[in-house]
Amino acid sequence: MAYAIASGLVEKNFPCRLFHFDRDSAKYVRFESIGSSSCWKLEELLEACDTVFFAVKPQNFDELLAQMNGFPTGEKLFVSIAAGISTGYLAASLGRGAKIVRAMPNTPLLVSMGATALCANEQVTPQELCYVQQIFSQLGVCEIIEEELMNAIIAVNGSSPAVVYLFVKAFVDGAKEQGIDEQLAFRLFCQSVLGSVEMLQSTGKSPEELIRMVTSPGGTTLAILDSLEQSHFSEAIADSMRACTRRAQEIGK
Ligand SMILES: NC(=O)C1=CN([C@@H]2O[C@H](COP(=O)(O)OP(=O)(O)OC[C@H]3O[C@@H](n4cnc5c(N)ncnc54)[C@H](O)[C@@H]3O)[C@@H](O)[C@H]2O)C=CC1
Ligand SMILES: O=C(O)[C@@H]1CCC=N1
Repeated sequence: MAYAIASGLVEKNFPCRLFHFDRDSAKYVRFESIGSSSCWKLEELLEACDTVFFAVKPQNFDELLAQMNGFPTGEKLFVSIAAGISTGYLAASLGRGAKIVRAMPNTPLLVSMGATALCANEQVTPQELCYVQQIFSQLGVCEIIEEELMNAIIAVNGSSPAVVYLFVKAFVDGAKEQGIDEQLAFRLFCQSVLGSVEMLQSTGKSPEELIRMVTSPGGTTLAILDSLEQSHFSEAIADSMRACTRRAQEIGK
């Protein structure tokens, strides 16, 4: 995710200098290839940067924060993209005055089609939050929400790309089973997803209205929708979203 954000900023010519630190130096080649400067110690990076992104897995936060070892946070802006990690948890370690933005982006950032949700603690000024929003807006859409919804939003944008890929795979597999060429089904289905999203965004019609436009009485669409609902499709999605939020709470701090 760190590389997706950094490379997206470089591609968009966002005015900034980039520095990276990772405990795995094999990761450095990629970052250096986009002009980011390698730091061999966390302190080096902290000294060089005004805005610091934390992009380690939630389970690595304790060791990361321990490495910071009371480094003065000053006026620095910290941005964490980790699922479940609260601004309160970070402030407890970084210091009460630390300016912290919590973000939930997603992998489509890599193709500048990301969707990011942000919140900030009270130390962050509206201008600073706006700056972080500008960063993520280079890479797609970016919305500001309340921190109490940050775990629940993960199902909506952070994890949902995986569900979309599963959905595509299920359709392509289903097509293959009925004798359709896999690549052809992939092309037609991806375009159907793209076109449907464009319809949602450009016509202003609700999902229900657009469903009605596709569904002829007694027709094929009714058959596919009825079959999905018999398999409790909507309920399964709602259940899966609750599971996602619960997991964020479990791994969260
Ligand atoms: N992958 C995704 O779709 C999304 C991930 N996130 C969040 O982004 C964060 C990173 O996820 P990924 O990029 O998928 O993980 P990743 O495993 O690809 O990258 C994490 C990097 O952190 C480094 N690292 C671990 N502990 C470290 C330490 N103590 N000091 C320095 N470097 C350390 C690892 O070497 C690794 O290169 C996670 O917290 C995740 O919740 C958020 C939204 C979407
Ligand atoms: O699976 C995860 O924990 C991360 C957070 C959102 C997407 N991937």
